[in-house]
Amino acid sequence: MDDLVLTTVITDTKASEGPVPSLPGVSRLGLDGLIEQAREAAGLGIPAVALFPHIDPARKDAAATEALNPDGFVPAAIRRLKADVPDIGVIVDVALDPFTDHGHDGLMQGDVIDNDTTLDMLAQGAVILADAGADIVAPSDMMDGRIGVIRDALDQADHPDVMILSYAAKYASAFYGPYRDAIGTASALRGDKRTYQMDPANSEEALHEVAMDLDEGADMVMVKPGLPYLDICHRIKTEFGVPTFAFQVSGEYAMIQSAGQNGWADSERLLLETLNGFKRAGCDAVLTYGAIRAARLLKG
Ligand SMILES: NCC(=O)CCC(=O)O
Ligand SMILES: [Mg+2]
Repeated sequence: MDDLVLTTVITDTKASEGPVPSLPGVSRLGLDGLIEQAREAAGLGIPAVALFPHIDPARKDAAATEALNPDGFVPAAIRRLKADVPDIGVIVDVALDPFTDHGHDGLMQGDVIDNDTTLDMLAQGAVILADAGADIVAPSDMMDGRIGVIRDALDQADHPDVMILSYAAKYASAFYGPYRDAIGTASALRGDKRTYQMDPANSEEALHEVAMDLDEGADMVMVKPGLPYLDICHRIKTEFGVPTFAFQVSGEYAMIQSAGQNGWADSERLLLETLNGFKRAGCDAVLTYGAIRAARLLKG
């Protein structure tokens, strides 16, 4: 229970609320729905909720302007959570991809991502999220140097207690398919993210990325996806001994749910068995779309 993170997709558009077809059992939530789930999660002993926004395409542009709007949808969602469900911690991505009309994680210069301007925006964005009340900010792209600039910016803005969870080992994965559908970036994404996410065949690079991010001030690190990369979780935990999170991503959860819906396997057992795998591998916490379900099952 206390190592589950409720993973939610929230939407700023009433018409987009409701079930995500490629992610059975998961709905895009408006703010009222978010509060309802967060309350239930808190009641079950789940310590934190992670927010992933679906943003109205009309609010997206090449410069990800909306990512720096202090009155935007995500800061509003954080404020509402903090006011209505003070018992649950809030984890929120620091990332531009929900807000770019091209779907990439950074600002583009032609075909390449401009690392420096992107870093500057990430630092400003992190402060906006911390001002709104986020407990943990999670830089979710793989831009070099982002942890250091975000740490500095948070400290300067009087947020020394806001922690950084780095998506340090993020693989270029087919398992993100349903998520891109859920937040509406699947059709927007031009090209792919293999230039900045890691090659699934690579393991040394993951450890190197973790070492760099810890050195820059990350408090916790994340491995994503989870199940196909349990060796990476285990190596990180063993080598660095830091809080290690795994993300049971959308494609992993969709496989479990669709097998269950088709009667091919028992999805409740699949869920608990995979979560046990994360624990055996040494993970301290798991982000999963099935957090509430798992917690209910664990409570019996
Ligand atoms: N930055 C968050 C994600 O990319 C989520 C991936 C998934 O659930 O597939
Ligand atoms: Mg890196």
